[in-house]
Amino acid sequence: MTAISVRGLVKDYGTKRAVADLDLDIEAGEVFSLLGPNGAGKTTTVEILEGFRTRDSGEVSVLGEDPQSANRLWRNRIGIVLQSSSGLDLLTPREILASTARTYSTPRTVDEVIAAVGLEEKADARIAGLSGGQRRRLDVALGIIGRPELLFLDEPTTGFDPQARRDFWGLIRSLAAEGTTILLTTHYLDEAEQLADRVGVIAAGTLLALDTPANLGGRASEEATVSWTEGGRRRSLRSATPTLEVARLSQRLGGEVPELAVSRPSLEDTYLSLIAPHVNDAAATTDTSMEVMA
Ligand SMILES: Nc1ncnc2c1ncn2[C@@H]1O[C@H](COP(=O)(O)OP(=O)(O)OP(=O)(O)O)[C@@H](O)[C@H]1O
Repeated sequence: MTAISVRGLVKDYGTKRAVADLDLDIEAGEVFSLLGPNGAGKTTTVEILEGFRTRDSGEVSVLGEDPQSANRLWRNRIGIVLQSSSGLDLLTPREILASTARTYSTPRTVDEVIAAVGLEEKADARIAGLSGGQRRRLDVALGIIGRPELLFLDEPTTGFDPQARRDFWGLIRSLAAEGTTILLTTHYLDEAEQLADRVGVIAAGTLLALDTPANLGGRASEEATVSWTEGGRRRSLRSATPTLEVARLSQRLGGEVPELAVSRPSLEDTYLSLIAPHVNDAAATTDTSMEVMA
């Protein structure tokens, strides 16, 4: 079943085309990561899918409905974690989660969600006293309290310390295992690699590549780099048949190859080469007109 279907999506801000004829399908139960440089059109696309922004043309279906005209029942089925947290400083996480839970028909319990995001120690503290990373955890908690079928996560781990990011990845994996469809926007390539079934790379409003993290941009079939230490010096070679090279080396060096490493281009390497032709364009064509609410 398709959770999200986009055909020929176009969005302009004044003369600036933010999304240019985008096609995208995301299957139910899939974790899909949208990657792209600043200004690529990710947030605009996601906000259109969330029903927060209108489009200029194209067809969009999210959980079987057009988000532009969807009702409250539809909104109940989606969860959203926005880029910045709201200003509810005088409340506590438990209070805001409890009142948000009441707006959904089958919410998770407040305690379950607080534990899932690791906010137990701050559950009854004023939100004003939370650190940036703790606020972000609260944002995530608010996004999942309604037990959404589809969860939008816009740069969810910004400000998280490394342990909190690992914990968060565990949480996303358990939501995915329960069948939640997840659309994740992130600038952390390792996060996309860890979590996503498929990634889409977008630049200047256009989808440049779409594949599994392992295969993106032909990564899996690229030459590998074999490196080792010999005669006190680090050496390396590139090969399409690295196993063969390692066997040859092992024979030549009489067994163990000192400090042997075999590596292929990382997802980040592939991503950077995909977007390279577009990064300067985006900055050069940025329109100065602001659209406050569209
Ligand atoms: N409200 C707006 N009014 C005018 N232009 C806008 C508005 N929102 C976005 N844009 C422009 O549209 C383009 C796409 O922006 P968008 O926020 O969708 O990109 P993004 O990929 O989410 O970027 P980032 O990674 O920085 O969050 C950019 O050139 C941006 O300047």
